[in-house]
Amino acid sequence: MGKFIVIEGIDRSGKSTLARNIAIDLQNRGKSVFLTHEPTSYFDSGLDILSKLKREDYMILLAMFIRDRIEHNKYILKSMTEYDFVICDRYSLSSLAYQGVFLKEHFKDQDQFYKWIENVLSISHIESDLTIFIDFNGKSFRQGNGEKRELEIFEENEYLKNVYNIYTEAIKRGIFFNQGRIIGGNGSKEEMLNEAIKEILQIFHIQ
Ligand SMILES: Nc1ncnc2c1ncn2[C@@H]1O[C@H](COP(=O)(O)OP(=O)(O)OP(=O)(O)O)[C@@H](O)[C@H]1O
Ligand SMILES: Cc1cn([C@H]2C[C@H](O)[C@@H](COP(=O)(O)O)O2)c(=O)[nH]c1=O
Repeated sequence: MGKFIVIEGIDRSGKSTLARNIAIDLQNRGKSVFLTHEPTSYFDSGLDILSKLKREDYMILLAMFIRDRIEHNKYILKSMTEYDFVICDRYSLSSLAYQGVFLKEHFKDQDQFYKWIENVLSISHIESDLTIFIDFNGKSFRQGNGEKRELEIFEENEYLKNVYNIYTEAIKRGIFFNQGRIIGGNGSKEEMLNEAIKEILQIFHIQ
């Protein structure tokens, strides 16, 4: 059975770049890799409603992301029988962090919130063999061309700041992160790849 690796982090933290680079590196070592992403294209194309939704429609979004994940899981499980590695760019922790920003407000007790959301998301969760969290807090925001623009994105974008805080709190609590590693998010693409690959080689006993 192939190994399931999840890459998580806030918007533009470098997830897709890292996922692609890990896939190339593993392929160069003779491993077969299936690269996938959430939300899936099924999520985008099947639901016109999406364009009308705002982040504040968190309950509808949560249900939609869970539904998308349940469909996606079929492909993930099948791919795990066909490939050495399945690498998924975003998974359950994304729903926890992004939809959690608004959901959390409804709980007086934070412990209750984390227990509740973990239970809800467990419905659609496959335990990963490794989850990599890119610890990129948005302080130097990456532009489309990959250059870093010195700008406090958190001053501009309170939402992403909250997303980051929920990610780190969930990780501290070990939610969907029992097999987890944190990778520094401010290094170059090569540095991030080297850090991730070092962990992967060690965890999966690859020479
Ligand atoms: N370590 C890095 N240093 C500098 N630029 C980077 C680094 N990693 C990625 N980038 C660049 O930052 C931009 C965002 O990267 P990428 O698309 O991989 O992030 P992402 O987390 O997948 O984004 P999103 O969540 O918005 O889809 C891209 O232009 C990419 O080339
Ligand atoms: C899986 C998932 C995603 N989101 C959000 C996070 C991003 O802002 C967008 C699209 O993701 P991309 O990596 O930038 O393509 O969707 C979310 O809110 N909840 C989720 O479960």
